[in-house]
Formats: sequence, C-alpha cells, structure tokens
Amino acid sequence: MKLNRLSITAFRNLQQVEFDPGARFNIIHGNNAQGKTNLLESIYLLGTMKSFRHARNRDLVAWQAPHGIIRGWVERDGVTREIALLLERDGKKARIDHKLVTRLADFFGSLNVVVFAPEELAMLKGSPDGRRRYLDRAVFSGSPTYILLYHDYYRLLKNRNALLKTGDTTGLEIWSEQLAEAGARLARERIAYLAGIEPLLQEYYRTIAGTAEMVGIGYRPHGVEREALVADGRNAILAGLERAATEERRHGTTTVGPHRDDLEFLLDGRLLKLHASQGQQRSFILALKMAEIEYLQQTFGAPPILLLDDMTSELDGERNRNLLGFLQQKKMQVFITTTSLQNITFDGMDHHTTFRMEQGKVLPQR
Ligand SMILES: Nc1ncnc2c1ncn2[C@@H]1O[C@H](COP(=O)(O)OP(=O)(O)OP(=O)(O)O)[C@@H](O)[C@H]1O
Repeated sequence: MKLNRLSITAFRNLQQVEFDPGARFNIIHGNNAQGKTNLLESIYLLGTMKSFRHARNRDLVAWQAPHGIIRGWVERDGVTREIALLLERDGKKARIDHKLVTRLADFFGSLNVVVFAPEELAMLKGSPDGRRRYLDRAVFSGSPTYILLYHDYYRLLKNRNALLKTGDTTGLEIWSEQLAEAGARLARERIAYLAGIEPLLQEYYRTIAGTAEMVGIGYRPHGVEREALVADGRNAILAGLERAATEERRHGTTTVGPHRDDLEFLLDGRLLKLHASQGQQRSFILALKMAEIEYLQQTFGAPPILLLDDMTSELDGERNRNLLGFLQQKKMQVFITTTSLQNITFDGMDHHTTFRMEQGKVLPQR
C-alpha cells in the first residue's frame, strides 16, 4: 500500500500543498509549528476519517476558510484509488474515485495507516482514557466495522446518562439492557484484538530487548470481573450496573462499562508502569507498534503506511535501528517528521526522500 500523491487545501496551516512522496522512507524536517504533524494528520484522516490528535472537525479546517479538502491517490496491488475528504466545521464527507461514500464501513480499508507518536509513550503511565483511545484506534484499524459498535455504544451511553441526570429513572432498565448488550460486543472485540497481538508483542519484545522477560497485555474491566465479562458479557455488565445503581444515581452518570475499562501492560507479571525502567518501557511500546503493524499486514495482506511523528528523538540509537530494520524488511512506506536531520539514522534505509516543511509548504530538499 502506497500513497503516491497528496493534495491539500485549507487544512490547518496547510493552505495549498501538492506532495508527491517517495515509495519508501519520507523524511519531513522543519522547525516547530511549521505543519509537519499537520501533514501526517492529513494522511491519517484519509485512512480513518479521524484525527490522531483527538481534534474536532472545526479545529481541522484552516482558520478563515469555509472548508478544507484532502485528496490522496493510494496504490494497492497495481490499482490506484483516489480518496477525497471534504472537511467542514460540522462534519466530513468522503468520496472514493469520485463516488460519495454513504456508509461509513465502505470507506475504511482503502488506506491502512498506523501512527506512532510520543503520546503513546506517555500512554503507558498516563490515565486510562489515553489507553482506551489507543486500543480503540488499534482495534478499529484492523476491523473497520468496530466503528459502528463504538458509535452504537456511545450513543446508548449518552442517552442513559441523560436520563440519569434528570433524576427520574423511569425506563432506565431498557437503556441498561441495550447498553450491556452493546458494551459486551465492544469489549469482546477489544479482548479478541488483544489476544491476537499478544504473541506478536512477545516475539518483538524478545527481539528488541534481547532478554527472556515475558511481556503481556491485559484487559481490565471496570466494575466487572474479567472472567464474567468473557463468559457472558451482557449479564456481567448488567450485574455491574445493578451493583453500581446507588452510585450512578448519586453522580448522574454510568460508572460501569467499556467506557471506563482499562488496559494493563505487564512485564514478567508485574505492572510495567510501576516496575519497568525507561528503557524497558520504550522497548515495550516499540514492540507493541510492530505487533500492530504485523497484525494489520496479516489481516489485510499488505503492510499499512506508517506515520512516525517525531519518534526518532524519543528512541535511542539501538531502538531506532531495530525499528528501521523492521520497516526495511516489510518494505513499508514511512513518513518520518523531525526537527533535525541529525536525529535520523539514514544508513538503515534502502531508499529515502527528504522534504523540508516551512510555514505550511512542503519543499524538496535542496
Ligand atoms: N485550523 C488551523 N488553521 C490554521 N493554522 C492552524 C490550525 N490548527 C493549527 N494551526 C497551526 O499549525 C501549526 C502547528 O503545526 P504542527 O502541529 O504540524 O507543527 P509541527 O511542524 O509538527 O511542529 P512541532 O515540531 O512543534 O510538533 C501552528 O502554527 C498552529 O497555529
């Protein structure tokens, strides 16, 4: 899978960009706030319709502009498709090969893209919502219909919370049942994804760290026993909601369900965030990313495009070499942003193209 051309109008500070990337490593360097991350974000949007920065639609359109447009020409197995995204302040519209996409699920899979950004290192130690966001993004990239389950669950949650807030909970049971049903489906997909990547994570971790330490990744439901959730998700969540009834009514919000669940990262059975060194944490996140890429390749039969936002300065020389070796072997198209070319280890790359980003313009390297 390869992005051959990208054309952007009025997306953030990228007023007009025509970008012809190379087939392998693309290095985009420039000072802070020139638009490097915006460029990666535009590619991510083309693949997922979502921003990896958790941004709202109105943040994406360039200030003063009525709307923005991102167009990409993506080649796979010799066939090129044009993906176009119209960004408006209150929504997005997509076209594939000039045809309006009406069903969300039809959009996904044309461009598989994975992002690796410093926030993911922070996620290891940060709050559960960062880990949930990570997990949802990862599950969704391998299973495009997950987005429908996700929207379904969050719509029900919103309605149930609205009812709890009124203080009059007549009819709450119906919402609880539907929420438990949708929540169980969501949790099942998340758990299945984790089971799929765990062996890959272990394999890559062993290679990177060069040790026999055992890494793991677990799903930690909130207010529900994991075993019960796996055995009978719907009833486990319903029972959890019942147990939390008094608390829920007091706070006027739903306190049990996948929107509160967390992930735990383990090293030899102990919580990584409490017991691992900085180096072990970096190796873990790198292995996790490689596992995600490998999993996507196995799922779709082609490796995704990788967006590396300023990661080379986060990883040391050895881990950078490990990552490059992996990408090299997969023959992936990669986009790397950096503030300094000195951070880049060029000798691990078979073919690279360098660009300079200046005030929202992508310029060829002189
Ligand atoms: N909607 C918008 N319209 C216009 N400009 C915007 C919009 N949103 C963000 N910007 C501008 O985009 C610039 C930030 O670009 P970006 O985050 O891509 O920086 P960067 O080159 O990745 O820098 P760094 O190395 O600091 O991460 C800022 O100058 C910001 O003001």
